Amino acid sequence: MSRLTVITGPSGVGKGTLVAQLLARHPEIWLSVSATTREPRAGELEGQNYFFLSREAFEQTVAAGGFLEWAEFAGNLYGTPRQPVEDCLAQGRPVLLEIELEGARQVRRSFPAAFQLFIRPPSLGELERRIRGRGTDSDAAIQRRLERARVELAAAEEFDATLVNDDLEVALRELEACMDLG
Ligand SMILES: Nc1nc2c(ncn2[C@@H]2O[C@H](COP(=O)(O)OP(=O)(O)O)[C@@H](O)[C@H]2O)c(=O)[nH]1
Ligand SMILES: Nc1ncnc2c1ncn2[C@@H]1O[C@H](COP(=O)(O)OP(=O)(O)O)[C@@H](O)[C@H]1O
Repeated sequence: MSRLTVITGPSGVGKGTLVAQLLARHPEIWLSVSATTREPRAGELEGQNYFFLSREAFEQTVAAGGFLEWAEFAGNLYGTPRQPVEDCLAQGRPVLLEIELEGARQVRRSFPAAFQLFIRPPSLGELERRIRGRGTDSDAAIQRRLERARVELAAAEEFDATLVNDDLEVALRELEACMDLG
């Protein structure tokens, strides 16, 4: 696989679900843990799902050059801590970033050799059902994610490959094939 892989796709498409299964099957892959100013959801753990930062602490990290990329999404800031990614790449370990569109565009400029994959939902209706079904977001947050989903879907052609997450097992096999994993 390419040393650095970026996975992007609208909120609720199943990125987290797919990535968790991919990592279970391929423990050699290192998944970057992002920083965010969003509130933790029930069950989310500091340092595991995200590093949860105040806006002030996040902005200080931006000023110090501590993020490889960062972006605002649905009213919150998200960023990839630079050092651990650079360390893993230096060690030759495959690195995976699961980030939104603006961040993927930044990585495209700074790491042109990265492999960029876009995950599509079967339909917008199914995307909304998944976000609502997950039951983690307020109505306002769901609306912001659905608005953003239209923008992200319109940018899918910018990516090296796209796949549809309809049947999870099929999508997982396609993901492995895209990443040259056996
Ligand atoms: N640019 C960027 N986007 C991120 C980062 N971490 C997560 N995201 C994206 O931020 C968006 C919102 O993530 P989250 O609040 O966890 O919501 P969810 O995608 O609905 O589960 C998703 O598209 C994530 O891929 C990051 O470090 N940088
Ligand atoms: N292939 C699939 N078919 C049906 N539901 C799915 C599928 N993949 C994921 N889901 C469900 O959709 C919801 C959103 O998935 P999640 O992984 O949280 O998305 P994302 O990380 O892209 O925001 C979750 O409830 C998850 O169980």
